[in-house]
Amino acid sequence: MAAQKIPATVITGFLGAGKTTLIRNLLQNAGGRKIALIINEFGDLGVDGDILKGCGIETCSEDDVVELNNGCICCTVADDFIPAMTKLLERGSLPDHIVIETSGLALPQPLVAAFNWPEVKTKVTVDGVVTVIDAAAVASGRFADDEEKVAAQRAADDSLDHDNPLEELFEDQIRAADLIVLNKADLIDRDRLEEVRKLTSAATARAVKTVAAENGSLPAEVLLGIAAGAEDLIAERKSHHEIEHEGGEEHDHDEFESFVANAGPVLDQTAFVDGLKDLIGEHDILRLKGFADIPGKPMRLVVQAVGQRIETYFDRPWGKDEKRATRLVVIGLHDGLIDAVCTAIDGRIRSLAAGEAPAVPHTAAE
Ligand SMILES: Nc1nc2c(ncn2[C@@H]2O[C@H](COP(=O)(O)OP(=O)(O)OP(=O)(O)O)[C@@H](O)[C@H]2O)c(=O)[nH]1
Repeated sequence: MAAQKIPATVITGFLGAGKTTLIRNLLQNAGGRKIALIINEFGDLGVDGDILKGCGIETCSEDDVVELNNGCICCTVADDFIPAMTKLLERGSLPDHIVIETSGLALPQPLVAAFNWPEVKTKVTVDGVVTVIDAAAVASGRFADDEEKVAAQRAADDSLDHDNPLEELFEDQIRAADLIVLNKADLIDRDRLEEVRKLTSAATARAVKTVAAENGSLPAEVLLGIAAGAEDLIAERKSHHEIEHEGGEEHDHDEFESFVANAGPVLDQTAFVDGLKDLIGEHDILRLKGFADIPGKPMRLVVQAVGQRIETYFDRPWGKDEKRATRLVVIGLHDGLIDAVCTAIDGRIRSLAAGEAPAVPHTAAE
């Protein structure tokens, strides 16, 4: 009798939608399942893997978490994902389930297709693709075209390419889904949540189960055991890119940019966070995350920003041999994060940490 394949769940969704939070919840409620994690991030700092390793859950030991940080997993399938998966499958004790977190900018389609590679196909199957949506961001129009702006661009130059990269990614990640999680339901009311539900359903031609969640808190039975066998169904889940470039032109992430800002100790935590909020608004930074060194505190401070919503918390003590430092990944649209802007943002973050850059005063209209 053929050995049963190990089920793998792909967790996808845009930057900051709540993928890591959902996985953390899943691990806490895994019901005895041995789960191996493959975590992929955009940006040179492995924040997600580090947060999961630092979360104190027994199943998040160094051995159970594989980090792939050489670019988005959809473009590094052959060089990164297949070798990582092969290594995982050669281990003495096999996991009951594999969970893969894609970067927020990844197209899930090439990753799902990789499960048809011979090295993997006989041993693992895609149990399901779970697409996590930031319902509040969708409700605020984050992924929709700004009609006025597009009209103005068209008036200025008819030949311009008006594809909105955020909108395309949003649709591609939904098209790949076996389950859609409308996360951050705590931030919007029922009516708006219903609007988001309609919007997401309209993005896929298939009938896909949709559930609302707060902090990705869903029973393991909802997330796991979908038994979709998604690798056999990729033909009906094509991305915009696959449809436009039938024949396989390389896909890239040119529309997005990221860099790591390094700063010294943060002298005034509140002023620092306020200053970051202003900075994010000024430059339309999509995502900012990392760790800060707060003098006098034995723990490191996690800094998480999605748009202008910032969360901070102390997650674990700095290690004995670990250098205390403030390091933040900054991610934005390529057109917004040109080199000069990155340099300016980097400088501002250093100044904010040193208490030298006063926060821009808020106007009465805000
Ligand atoms: N209010 C609210 N915040 C949430 C919810 N889920 C996640 N967050 C917060 O959103 C931020 C981003 O969450 P993550 O889980 O890191 O998101 P992610 O999708 O893994 O982010 P990337 O890997 O950078 O794409 C964190 O500050 C979370 O605490 C939710 O349901 N409600």
